[in-house]
Amino acid sequence: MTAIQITNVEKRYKSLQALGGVSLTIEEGEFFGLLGPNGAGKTTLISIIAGLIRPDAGKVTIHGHDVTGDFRAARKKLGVVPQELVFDPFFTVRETLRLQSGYFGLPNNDAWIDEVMHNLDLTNKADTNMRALSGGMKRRVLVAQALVHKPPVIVLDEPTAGVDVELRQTLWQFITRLNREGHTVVLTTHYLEEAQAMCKRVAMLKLGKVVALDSMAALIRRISGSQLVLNLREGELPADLRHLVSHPDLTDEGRKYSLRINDYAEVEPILARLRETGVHIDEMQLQQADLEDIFLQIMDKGSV
Ligand SMILES: Nc1ncnc2c1ncn2[C@@H]1O[C@H](COP(=O)(O)OP(=O)(O)OP(=O)(O)O)[C@@H](O)[C@H]1O
Repeated sequence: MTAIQITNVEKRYKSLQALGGVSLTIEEGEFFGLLGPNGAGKTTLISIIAGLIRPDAGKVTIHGHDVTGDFRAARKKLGVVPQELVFDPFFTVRETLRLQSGYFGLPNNDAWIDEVMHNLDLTNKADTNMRALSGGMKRRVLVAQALVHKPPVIVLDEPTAGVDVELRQTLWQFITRLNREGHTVVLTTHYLEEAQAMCKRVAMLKLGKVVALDSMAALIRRISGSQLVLNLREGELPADLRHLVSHPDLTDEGRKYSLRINDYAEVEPILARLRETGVHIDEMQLQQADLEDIFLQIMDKGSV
């Protein structure tokens, strides 16, 4: 079954086109990554999926329910962890979660609330007032809130922005378990390592358009080569090697260069050329291509 169907969605804020015709199909049980630089339109798309803002054109359904025409049914299928910390300061953690359960018509939800709190390491904060929690703890409550009604589709908008390693691990363990049990997960994050570790399929957005859509494995394969990262002590990279530089913007004042190579055999001639021109190397590393390389290339050029 299709979990989320997004068809030709458009959204404008006055003269700014935030989404310019986005179409995506996310199947039930997927762990899907929605990536893109600041302002690409990820939060706008998530807000449309959550029924918080209306698209100017196009359609979104969740498990077949239209998010505008059939809002209540669509919303029941969906748990959203928003990017911003929004909460009511007058309630305790448990009260907040009970209240949220009430919105979904679940008055006797304590067993699941206890399990969610346990899995997010919130149990010893259950009776603490929301305003007394640290930022990281509040974020845990936001995650718990999104899960109180056991939604089959979970959307997380930057859930690990500014949170500590411990919460990341707790969160990913729990989300991975829910995904294994059949929940669909959609994640936006600026931590590409995290996306690479978690997501099986990825869409990259740029200026409101999908510029890449593929499985993680296929995206990584698109860049078959590795990077030879050189830190030069003296001299500059010879002009005839410059076409190999993969991220000119990361070049550090003529000292640090990332060269794209397809085969380890290409390393030796590069080193020989540097020796010939009297360039000394301070440090050298060989790095496998990762999602960050692909992301930078797609965002630079629009394709790999
Ligand atoms: N309420 C609004 N009014 C006007 N412009 C808006 C509004 N919300 C978003 N925008 C603009 O729409 C574009 C897309 O924003 P959006 O927040 O969806 O991007 P994003 O990909 O989530 O970015 P980030 O990674 O920074 O969270 C941006 O240029 C943003 O400035």
